[in-house]
Amino acid sequence: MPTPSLDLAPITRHLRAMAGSRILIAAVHHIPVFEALQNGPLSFTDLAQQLGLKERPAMVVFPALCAMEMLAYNSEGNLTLTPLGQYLTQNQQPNLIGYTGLEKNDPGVLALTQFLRHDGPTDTTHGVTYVKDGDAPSPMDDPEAARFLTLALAGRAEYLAPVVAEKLTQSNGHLLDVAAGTGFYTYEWLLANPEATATVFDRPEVLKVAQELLNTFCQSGRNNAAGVRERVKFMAGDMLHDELPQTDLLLAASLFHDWPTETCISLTQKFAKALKPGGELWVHDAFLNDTLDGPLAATDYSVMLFTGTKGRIYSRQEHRAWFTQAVLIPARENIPTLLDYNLISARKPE
Ligand SMILES: C[S@@+](CC[C@H](N)C(=O)[O-])C[C@H]1O[C@@H](n2cnc3c(N)ncnc32)[C@H](O)[C@@H]1O
Repeated sequence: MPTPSLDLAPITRHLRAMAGSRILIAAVHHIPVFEALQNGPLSFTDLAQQLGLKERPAMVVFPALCAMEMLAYNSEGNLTLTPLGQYLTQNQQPNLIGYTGLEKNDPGVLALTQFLRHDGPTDTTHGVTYVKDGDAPSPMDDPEAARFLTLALAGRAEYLAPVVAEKLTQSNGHLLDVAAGTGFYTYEWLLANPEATATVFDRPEVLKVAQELLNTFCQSGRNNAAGVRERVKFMAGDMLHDELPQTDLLLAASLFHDWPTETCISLTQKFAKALKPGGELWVHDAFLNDTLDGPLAATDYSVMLFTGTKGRIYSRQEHRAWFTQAVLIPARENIPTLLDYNLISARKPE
């Protein structure tokens, strides 16, 4: 596919806006954030505690309401209502509590409220989408579900892949694409780097789909596409428990946002171990502002991930803290791609 000139971000922003609406309604009517702040600012921790929210849901709700300009951090670093947010409290007359209440029993709002209270679903018997965690059942190991979920991401990956390939380091070395899904980022990068080789790592059922997509990619008739096949190795495994092969570049695309913080820390350590000296870890994702107050595209996305996975959107600063803990040297650069995604990286010392 040629490098796209149109950014499809409006489509994903409108798609995810639904999640933003739901979190606003939940914060007015079920997890009473506005009420809790009507008598004055509170620290992040005190507000979360008062509302009975664990860290992950709090890190989803508060940045979202800041991005909507209904909450803000004051000069002491505490969360406070903005003039707009005041109109969602009884202190302010008239207010929009009644009007927003027309939607308070929407099934999506009620389900999100339950998730916020329990930090995720109460029933995990069928596993969590995009996640294979230990011995728990995973849809990524069910042939039908794995195919459906992998193909759901195919259009996005295929569209973004030429931009990511162009902005990643160009090299004759090896790329390890962990939790690669369709593998499109790898195929496109190999096309741009004719001497390089790559490993596409994921669950076995996902790799069956990735192999079919590679066949189509190689038959596309694009210059040198047919030769990409010989330079790709598929490796089925569990990134949390299996050893990863040594590599020059490691790509973690839309990966960390599926996992809780502790898993992100241990995965980063594992990725650092897989890198050769001088090797680079690349993360392709959407990021929260380091000030944890937006942007709206990322906070809406974070609500969606919160309901569908074990993760949320993290800030660049959070990623860079994991990199440093794993003795990697974070690059300061942020490289935007498309669809509100960006690339950040870190290097293993020589
Ligand atoms: C959100 S998708 C991202 C796919 C791809 N990187 C992309 O950006 O399109 C997450 C991927 O992680 C994979 N995954 C989840 N748990 C895994 C595990 N324990 N080991 C290996 N892969 C895993 C899933 O199968 C899925 O393909």
